[in-house]
Amino acid sequence: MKTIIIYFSESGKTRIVAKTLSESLNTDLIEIKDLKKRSGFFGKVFSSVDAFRENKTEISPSNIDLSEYGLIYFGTPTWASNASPAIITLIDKCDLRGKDIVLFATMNGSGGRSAIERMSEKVQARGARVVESFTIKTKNKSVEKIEEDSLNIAKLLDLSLYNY
Ligand SMILES: Cc1cc2nc3c(=O)[nH]c(=O)nc-3n(C[C@H](O)[C@H](O)[C@H](O)COP(=O)(O)O)c2cc1C
Repeated sequence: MKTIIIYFSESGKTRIVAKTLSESLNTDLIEIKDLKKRSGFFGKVFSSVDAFRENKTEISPSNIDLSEYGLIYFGTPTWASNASPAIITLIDKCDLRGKDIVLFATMNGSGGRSAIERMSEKVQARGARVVESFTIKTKNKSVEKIEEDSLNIAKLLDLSLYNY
């Protein structure tokens, strides 16, 4: 069995966290793309509405075969104190029976914990066990600072312990 980090990132911050963790923990890595147009002011407003209401979206890849993985990370930006529609859409398609899960959310300042709680409910309902979770604040932080924070969290939580 192997470990994989699956993430969505609209503006690149969650990607930095996911890549840093993947390199440091030696895991597979997959980025989920949201095919809905979300640019501009109204794009942001509708994205928040979609996240709040848990509206589904079109994603690529549309499904992932997780049969060879024992530990799965799901990473998302916080949108309207929830997980992004892309990650919620994916989780709701996955067979997670017997899987260990690590959840993480990046955010400006708050709401990441409730995003994690919602993802946690969803993965548990699909038969998985959440072994660890964390939030990372990204506002006004450089790439280097986000990388440093990610490595510090991996060390603090001893994330390598859970690796398959
Ligand atoms: C539509 C939208 C809604 C957001 N809602 C929140 C929020 O509720 N709380 C928060 O702290 N940050 C919020 N943010 C900021 C992002 O969570 C934060 O910048 C995140 O690190 C961006 O990750 P990304 O670069 O991977 O997309 C929001 C951003 C967007 C675009």
